[in-house]
Amino acid sequence: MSLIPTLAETVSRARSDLRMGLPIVVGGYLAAAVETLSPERLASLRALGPATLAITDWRAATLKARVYDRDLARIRVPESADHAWLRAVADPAGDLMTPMKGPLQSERGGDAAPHRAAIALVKSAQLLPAALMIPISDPPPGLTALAPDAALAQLATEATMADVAAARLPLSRAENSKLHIFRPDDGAAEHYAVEIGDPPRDQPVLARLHSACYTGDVLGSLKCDCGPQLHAALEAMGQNGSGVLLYLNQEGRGIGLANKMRAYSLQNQGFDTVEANHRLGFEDDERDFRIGAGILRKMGFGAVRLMTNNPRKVAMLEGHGIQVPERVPLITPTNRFNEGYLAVKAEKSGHLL
Ligand SMILES: Nc1nc2c(ncn2[C@@H]2O[C@H](COP(=O)(O)OP(=O)(O)OP(=O)(O)O)[C@@H](O)[C@H]2O)c(=O)[nH]1
Ligand SMILES: [Zn+2]
Repeated sequence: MSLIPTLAETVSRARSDLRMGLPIVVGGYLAAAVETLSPERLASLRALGPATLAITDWRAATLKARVYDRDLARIRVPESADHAWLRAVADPAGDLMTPMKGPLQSERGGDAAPHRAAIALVKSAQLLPAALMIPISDPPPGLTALAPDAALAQLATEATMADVAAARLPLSRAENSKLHIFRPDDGAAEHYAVEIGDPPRDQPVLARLHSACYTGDVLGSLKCDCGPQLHAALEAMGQNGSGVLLYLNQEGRGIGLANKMRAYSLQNQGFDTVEANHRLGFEDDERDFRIGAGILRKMGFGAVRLMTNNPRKVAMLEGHGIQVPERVPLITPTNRFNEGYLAVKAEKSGHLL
């Protein structure tokens, strides 16, 4: 096997570089995540030429910037703009206190593929979706370099999951349980599967695809229904004598815990859960539901009785080779802090109550 990094390995490196505040090379550009860029690195980058800022169509809509590239806008960075200006375009935290900053000028024409790839990479690093772009003909050595279309294709590729470790783990709600750790081959986050009892592979298994929610699952936050849903699902599987609960590390519907806290902070300003994601520049749901299907297939399951209120989960599983002969509702009691959140999920995201 060659010692040269593969495309998947290079994308994984790019993700780490961006998280560290290091620029990468995409197409004919240097690209850096605004969130992690230090003022010193910014100065070094700006000395190389005129900069643009790639933001998503959602963030552009909030900032009233024109979108000429479908899903993104390329904002001209004025000569006078400093680190704080870039940060203010990228981060909605101050939108209400210090209304923007504009009018912002969007670039038009030319190729936006490098900008699109940069945004996709920054998102996959779970940073604010904004990338500073500087055209460069002769990039300095040592930086991770990617072709835009190859990077986008790699990010869209379904990862293969390997069951790297498993052991018995008696749970209070299901004593006969086993925890499996699944590692993807693309360097992204590991995911877990709790296998309860010894579910036969030739029958539909009682299953839950649970997305990580540190605040709800671990801290018992009252803002969402995740903790009670997690425990109710394990309880039902224990009672049933068999089941499988996938614990998918897609915190905050895939935007990561730091961005989820930014979304919560916007919710404290009066935006709902969907609007908050959009103001940050994300889709309302950034999860890749193929991961769950891949793990179920790897475990030998072809059909599930799925515990969910989210019809998208059913559709996505069925679209990726897992039959869902039955949806089992998972309704937990509401409280005064999560009523609004659950109502918005029903209204805007199609959740069934
Ligand atoms: N971005 C964002 N994520 C949130 C918010 N509240 C909860 N979450 C995340 O939403 C996800 C909820 O996941 P699930 O309960 O598996 O999924 P679901 O789509 O609600 O569907 P169900 O199967 O019916 O529960 C978790 O990743 C939480 O961290 C929020 O206000 N903003
Ligand atoms: Zn939650």
